[in-house]
Amino acid sequence: MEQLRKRAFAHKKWMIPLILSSVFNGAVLIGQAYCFVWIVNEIFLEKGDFKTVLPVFFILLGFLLFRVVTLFSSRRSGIKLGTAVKKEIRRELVQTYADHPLQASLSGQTGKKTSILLDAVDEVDQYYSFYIPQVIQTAIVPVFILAAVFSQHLFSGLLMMITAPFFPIYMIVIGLKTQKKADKQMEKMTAFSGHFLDVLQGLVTLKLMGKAKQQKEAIRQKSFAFRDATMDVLKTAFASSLALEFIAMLSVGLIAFELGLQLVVFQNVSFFAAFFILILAPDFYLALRDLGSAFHAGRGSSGAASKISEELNARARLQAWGESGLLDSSPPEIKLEHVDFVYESGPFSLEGLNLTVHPREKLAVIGPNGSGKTTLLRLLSGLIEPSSGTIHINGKPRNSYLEKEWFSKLSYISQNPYLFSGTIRENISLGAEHDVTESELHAAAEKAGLLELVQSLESGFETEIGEGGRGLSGGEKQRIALARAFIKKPSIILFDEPTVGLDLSTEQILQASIKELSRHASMITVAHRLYTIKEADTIVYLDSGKVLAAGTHHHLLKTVPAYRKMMDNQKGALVT
Ligand SMILES: Nc1ncnc2c1ncn2[C@@H]1O[C@H](COP(=O)(O)OP(=O)(O)OP(=O)(O)O)[C@@H](O)[C@H]1O
Repeated sequence: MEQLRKRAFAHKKWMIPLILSSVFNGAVLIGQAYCFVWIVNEIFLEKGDFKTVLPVFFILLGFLLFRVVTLFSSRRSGIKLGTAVKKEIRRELVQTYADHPLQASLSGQTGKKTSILLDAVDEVDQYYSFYIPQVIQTAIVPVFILAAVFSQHLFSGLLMMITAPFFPIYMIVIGLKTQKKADKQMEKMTAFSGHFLDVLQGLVTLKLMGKAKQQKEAIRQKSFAFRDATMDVLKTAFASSLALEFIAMLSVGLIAFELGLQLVVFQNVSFFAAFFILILAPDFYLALRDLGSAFHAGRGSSGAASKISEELNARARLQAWGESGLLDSSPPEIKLEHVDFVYESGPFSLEGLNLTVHPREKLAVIGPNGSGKTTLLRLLSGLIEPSSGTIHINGKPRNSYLEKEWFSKLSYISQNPYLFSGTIRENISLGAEHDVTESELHAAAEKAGLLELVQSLESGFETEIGEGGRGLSGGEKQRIALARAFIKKPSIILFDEPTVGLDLSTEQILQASIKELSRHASMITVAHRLYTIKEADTIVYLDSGKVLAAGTHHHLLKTVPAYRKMMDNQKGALVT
């Protein structure tokens, strides 16, 4: 709740109208009651004629109209406040995911993230559009009413002051009881959404494993758990609304009883004052009672808020970037000094990496499965930050450069490049800093060995691919990534070579493309092919996160028995 409140006060633009409209509402309420009582008193007790009450009647109408305006303004400011905060939270969440792209995509369920970004943020809306305006109303309007009542009759004012605390006390007790329930409801909702999307994405695998029915049942159970948690919260909300209604009714009854006694038995209050207080009393308790129902909405939001802050705080280790440009387009020198890296969620670590990639060097990274080759590529790319040690680019720490500058010099061709939902043209042009011309697009597709495929398609470059479009094979996806690199003309290429056997023509295209790209760039490859390994200027042999050896093919063959053994074992299986 504290965090939600802080965000509200940061938006003064909407908080000030909220406070002002509550102040006007309080004042108008008193004026409206006064006029109404005056008219009744004038007509029934003073036997005044229609003409005398007519001006006051118009003033009453004016007050009524003004009240509508203040209530509208309060509601509108609340909604605007909610919209502004939701926008701010969504921007922060998206920014956090963008600042930590790798951690965001590797940790946690995608469905859970989607649910937090959409549902949990929507849930927060209630706090701002409903709870905050009500808290302000309740803090201001009853004070006006109390002042008016005290001005007429001390005892009634005291009675109101004594009965008023029942409402907050009751709400605190209920609030403590419902906090856990609201958190549980949010927990169940994100679990349900996360599981649902997970199952949807893995439906084919589940079908092949014969587990589709079992998962259907799991989704059913999760949706029931969410339903039960929601019903639990609603049950408490309804029961406490009823109880608050009852307390309000009893309190108004008490005031009416007291006024009746004062008016008829003790005769120490005028009809005007008694009627005036009686008209104001329900509004006094209404403001307190409404806070009760708003309180439940606010409680629901606090569960959502803690989910959001968990997500925002989970990725606190931020890669910091500086202001320097990388000067020219020639490949820079990359130097790793005493670099260590540990995954937050796992025991694996890269340790004590000392490595220099010279401009235009061809570096091959090899090693057994799980030795950290991909992790090293991610470190070199700047997707993850070293836990300790430094990465220098042209003699300066990498994070002293502009983030945009660094990534504009780099292409990372992973084993399974991501295809965005869009046309082939859009997917290839991704990352280009200028409008890609038709001839550039053709040239890039040709060099990447894509042109034949594109020309065989009815819509050519305009064919929709990715989610919601045509699927592509693994080899074709890598060719899209290669075409992206031809357009981008990077000076550093990070390439995760495919492990699966490719057909001869794809293999040749890949080799030719990489050769062409590496003419103007430093090339760091997680290599599986003997050809790539032999061609490399330097081979880095990783084992269990440490550099076992580094050097040329011949040097390693002579000096590293493990390397020689690996070559002997793989010679038959790899393309030479
Ligand atoms: N996001 C992650 N969180 C925790 N541990 C991870 C994460 N990603 C990878 N790892 C672990 O880090 C280790 C190295 O993984 P990495 O992918 O770098 O190895 P690799 O040498 O590229 O393997 P392969 O040859 O099988 O592709 C593995 O033990 C893996 O389980």
